[in-house]
Amino acid sequence: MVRAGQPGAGGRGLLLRQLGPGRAGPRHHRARHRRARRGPPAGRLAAGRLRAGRRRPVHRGGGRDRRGADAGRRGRSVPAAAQAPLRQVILHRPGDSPVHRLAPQAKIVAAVVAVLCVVATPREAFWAFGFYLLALVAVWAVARVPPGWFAARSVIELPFVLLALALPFTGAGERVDVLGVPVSVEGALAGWNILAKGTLGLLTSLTLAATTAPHDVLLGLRRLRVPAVLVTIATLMLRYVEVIAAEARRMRVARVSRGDDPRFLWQLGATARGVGALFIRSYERGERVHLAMVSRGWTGRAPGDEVRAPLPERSAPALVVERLAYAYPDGHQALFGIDLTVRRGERVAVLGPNGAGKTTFALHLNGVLGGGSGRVEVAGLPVDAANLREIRRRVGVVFQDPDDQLFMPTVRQDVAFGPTNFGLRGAELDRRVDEALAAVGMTAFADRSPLHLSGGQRRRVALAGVLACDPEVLVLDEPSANLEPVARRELAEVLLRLDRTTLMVTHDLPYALQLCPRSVLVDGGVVVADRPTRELLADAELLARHRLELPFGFRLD
Ligand SMILES: Nc1ncnc2c1ncn2[C@@H]1O[C@H](COP(=O)(O)OP(=O)(O)OP(=O)(O)O)[C@@H](O)[C@H]1O
Repeated sequence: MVRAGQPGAGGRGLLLRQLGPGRAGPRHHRARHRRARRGPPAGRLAAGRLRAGRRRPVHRGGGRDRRGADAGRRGRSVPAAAQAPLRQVILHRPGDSPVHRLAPQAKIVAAVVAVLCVVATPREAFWAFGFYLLALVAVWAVARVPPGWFAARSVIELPFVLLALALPFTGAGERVDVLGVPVSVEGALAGWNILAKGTLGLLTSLTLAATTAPHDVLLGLRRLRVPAVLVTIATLMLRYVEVIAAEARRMRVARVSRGDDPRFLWQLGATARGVGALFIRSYERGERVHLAMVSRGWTGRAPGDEVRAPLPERSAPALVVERLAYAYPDGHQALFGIDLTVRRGERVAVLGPNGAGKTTFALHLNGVLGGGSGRVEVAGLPVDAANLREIRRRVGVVFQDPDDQLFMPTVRQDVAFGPTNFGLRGAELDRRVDEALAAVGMTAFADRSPLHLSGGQRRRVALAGVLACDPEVLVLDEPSANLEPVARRELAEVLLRLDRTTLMVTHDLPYALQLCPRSVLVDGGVVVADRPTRELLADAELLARHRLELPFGFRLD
């Protein structure tokens, strides 16, 4: 069912293959040797010596000295592009001016009114266009955004400028001589109309974008009561743009730190391959975001139009998995027959080496992956197409990377996403969201953008988004990954307070011991051991056979 979106190695391998050979071509090596023969520039040597002498490097010319210091350390040159600060956003220019502080809905209304005025102005009212431009320049001055910033971004208008410049010569009607060239009066006016109105419209939009963060624009639209479906579409588009921009930034860093410099013509091939890889990666990330949405009940249809699932027997175990086997669409078989029964209220750790099939298994528990063989039942209810909505309400999956899960403009809206899909509205929805945020200690962040939170806070919000669906079974994929020790401990406290059946996929063996009395060891797509966690972790031979090991200095008492 799902191909590239799976958090697997397929896409990553492809990316490495695509980037690898391109940047290490013979011409690239020749250029490097030429540079090596010439010797490093003075700035580089100076910085290298200063570093060796343990003195602060003197910054002559910004990035050059830093670049030299790095080159000295690694023994090869790094292009300046690697050192350039990475711009977080292309259109937004954060600031604290009165314009930035204005309510986003007020700015949206002002921008729309301004554009309408520009469009409605007769083309011969030259003074009016001059007035609009002066007004915009005044706003830029108050917002402290230099006109050059807008000029640089106005290049997208180039095709329209060319059209406007061509019209006086191609237009029909009366012609007048200008420096001996016959010019159409109607064409010149039409060109002016396009140029003046297009430029002012673009500058107005850029002014809004420059002074309003993208998520505030969405917030403004909601406050203006723009239909929810339009805001949702805008939100998804924004999320996708962010996905592409973030992937582009990561890939740029990865490329330039390995010697690529997009300014040089001979790197064009590598850059082009990078753009291709960028789209593949963005597609994969976009699909993971989609999987995370699906696992929180998103179907694209209004809730409540499905047949309700039959209530299961209360005595049925929380999870029954029998002979579960699964091959990805590219033919790679990840699961070869998983058997597992989990009782209600149990906390079970799923351990195993990289590529063992843990995530693939976890994604079967609420039907995000399916179509293989075997049986999965949740509280007596088979995981199949007829029960999917109910299964997803009962089994909440917290994804390995919180960025796959968080995409709404505010924390509160993101946490409300799942329960809304399951049909909750009004006071009941608010109560669920408040309780979930309180459970993970994120109440104070409810109105913040999830994208402005730290990694640990995002992980908590991702957990809250699943808790708000009130699932009976919680599936956590690597909950402690990338968490600092305190955040890791705090998350453990949150999880221990939750009274739910929990399956925790993890490489963090001490965390498994702390949180889960029982552990299953998965390798090669099957369960190879199922024991009390302490007993399993004490079996050093078993752990070694399956590439697991306790952290240095950790002892089981
Ligand atoms: N989308 C995909 N397409 C093809 N194969 C995939 C895909 N996703 C994962 N795989 C492969 O399936 C196998 C199991 O992957 P899975 O992500 O389930 O392992 P894991 O135990 O969770 O690994 P890790 O501990 O590294 O996260 C791996 O060999 C992986 O390369």
